[in-house]
Amino acid sequence: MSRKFQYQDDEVILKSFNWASMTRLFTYIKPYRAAATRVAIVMTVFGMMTKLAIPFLMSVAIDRAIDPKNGQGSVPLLLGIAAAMLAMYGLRWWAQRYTIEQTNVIGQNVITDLRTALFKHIQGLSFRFFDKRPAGSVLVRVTNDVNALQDLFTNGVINSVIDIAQLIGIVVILLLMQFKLGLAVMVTVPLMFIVSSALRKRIRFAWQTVRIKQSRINSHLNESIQGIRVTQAFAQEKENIGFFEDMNSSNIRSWNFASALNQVFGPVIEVTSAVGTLILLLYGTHLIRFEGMTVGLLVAFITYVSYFWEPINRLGQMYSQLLISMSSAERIFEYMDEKPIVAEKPDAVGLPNIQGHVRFDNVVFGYEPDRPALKGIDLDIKPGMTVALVGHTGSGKSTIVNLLCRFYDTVEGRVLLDGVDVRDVTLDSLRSQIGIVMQDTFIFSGTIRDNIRYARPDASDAEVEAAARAVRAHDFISQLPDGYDTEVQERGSALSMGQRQLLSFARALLADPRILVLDEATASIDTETELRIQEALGTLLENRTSFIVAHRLSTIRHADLIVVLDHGVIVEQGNHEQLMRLDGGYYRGLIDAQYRFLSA
Ligand SMILES: Nc1ncnc2c1ncn2[C@@H]1O[C@H](COP(=O)(O)OP(=O)(O)OP(=O)(O)O)[C@@H](O)[C@H]1O
Repeated sequence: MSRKFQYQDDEVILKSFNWASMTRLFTYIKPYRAAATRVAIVMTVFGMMTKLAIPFLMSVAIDRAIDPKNGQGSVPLLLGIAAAMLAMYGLRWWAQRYTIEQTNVIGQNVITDLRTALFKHIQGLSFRFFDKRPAGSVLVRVTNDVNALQDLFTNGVINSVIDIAQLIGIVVILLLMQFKLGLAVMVTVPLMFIVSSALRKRIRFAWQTVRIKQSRINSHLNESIQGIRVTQAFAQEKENIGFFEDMNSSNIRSWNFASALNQVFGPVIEVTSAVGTLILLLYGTHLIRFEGMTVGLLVAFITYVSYFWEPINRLGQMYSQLLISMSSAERIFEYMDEKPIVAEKPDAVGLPNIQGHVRFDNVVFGYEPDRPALKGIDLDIKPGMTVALVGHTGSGKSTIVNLLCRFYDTVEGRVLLDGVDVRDVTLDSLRSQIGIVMQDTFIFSGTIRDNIRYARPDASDAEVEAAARAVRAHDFISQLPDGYDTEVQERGSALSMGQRQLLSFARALLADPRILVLDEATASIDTETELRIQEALGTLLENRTSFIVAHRLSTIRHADLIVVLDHGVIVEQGNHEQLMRLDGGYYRGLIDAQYRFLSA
């Protein structure tokens, strides 16, 4: 069976409702506690009190002004009560407007804080984290999962506090007005809780499944867009679209299922409230006929009871909303709890300005536990040396660079810069002294100037231009429509590979690192440009320790040291002449093979 389009799914989190996650989520409201308390007070005092006063005024109007026991109705009293009711409605309108405005502001702030915290955390995670996850699935957590919490924070939390206050207020009023009738209405509440708790687990898992499916769609989308050139070149669009449609329908099916489960909550509350109203009418009529309760009181009671179900209904919806949100919150916290595998020690110090002495001391490393990529590497590179790493594909060249920059940690042995273990220093101070030019140069959106300035944002325009001139990038940049101010489209798709590489040379030169790494950096440059860049490389490599990972062996002929790797082991080292003298040597074999290829 084809393993195409198989994405590593996020795990379904099977723990039961996680109160710790909820408390943790709510800590994000803390900075806005004062504003949230103000809203709750305004809504409770002006919103709730006015609402609760209205049925009371209505009962007074019926029993004293419209149909009093003595038969003497009073129009002025009725008008007075009407005016009071109008004032209550006015106050309530104002309180509601204030609440909506404020809850929106608080909610947006909380969501922004959460998204920023998550983004910051992800920025600090190690390569290994990204090795294991498709970019699309990381995107879903920062976008969809955080968005899923929006409703909770804009409407949910504060409204629930208000609803709970309203519920308590009404229960007290109902019991005070007519204790027996109040109790009779409330017998239906436990029924609702039993049904809702049975539903809650299923709802939570259903929404997690939806998120997993969305995550798959995003992974596929991400891969499809990034790989669109290959897809079109191999005419695979139809298959791609077909797969996307299948994923979409599967997503809709699980969404419909989760949403249907959610919808069950509303009817449960409605049926329960209908039973409550039936009890109220039957028992209320009985009380009027046999125990002297007034009609006004029953009318007020009916209104209060409808107010009693309102917050319960909303709290029920809020509860299902909370379940949806919790599955997102758990997925967000799962990332937040992910520790960078390459972490700074608590007592890490800044690496002082180095000379560029690099030592690999019996370094063993594997990306996977049982597949070693480096098996005991010893290297001693003096400051200013140019070292070339050569060897067959997969022999471990880039891995040496990855360990030097501490993108991964060694399993055994040490990497030392000027005698200091890279694990003892802060990552910033380490990486800012190493410049890397990779084969797949990443160009960010912005201008050409911004891209060159990436590693040293404070560099002046003159410095940017000088760096570009030194690596022979100035000529092509000045021919662009806006020169250095030309906006590059995302990932520099309008630039050729060679031009992108020249830009990254300029970027590295401007950053002026003590150690420079060129990882297959000249592979995409044509021979003519390469000849020009050979001189530029002279400038770039001057006074720096440099590592050149190269397949094109012509580029490394002048290296001070050539390290030949095979299956994670150094099999030869020396300069070009020394290695060429080794009869049957590995390096000589590589050179001969390359010449045979070129002359074939
Ligand atoms: N992120 C990764 N996760 C798992 N294994 C990896 C990862 N990167 C590299 N490897 C494995 O580690 C070994 C060494 O890879 P490395 O990239 O260092 O080789 P290389 O010599 O630079 O190859 P090339 O010349 O093709 O770039 C290979 O077997 C490769 O499959």
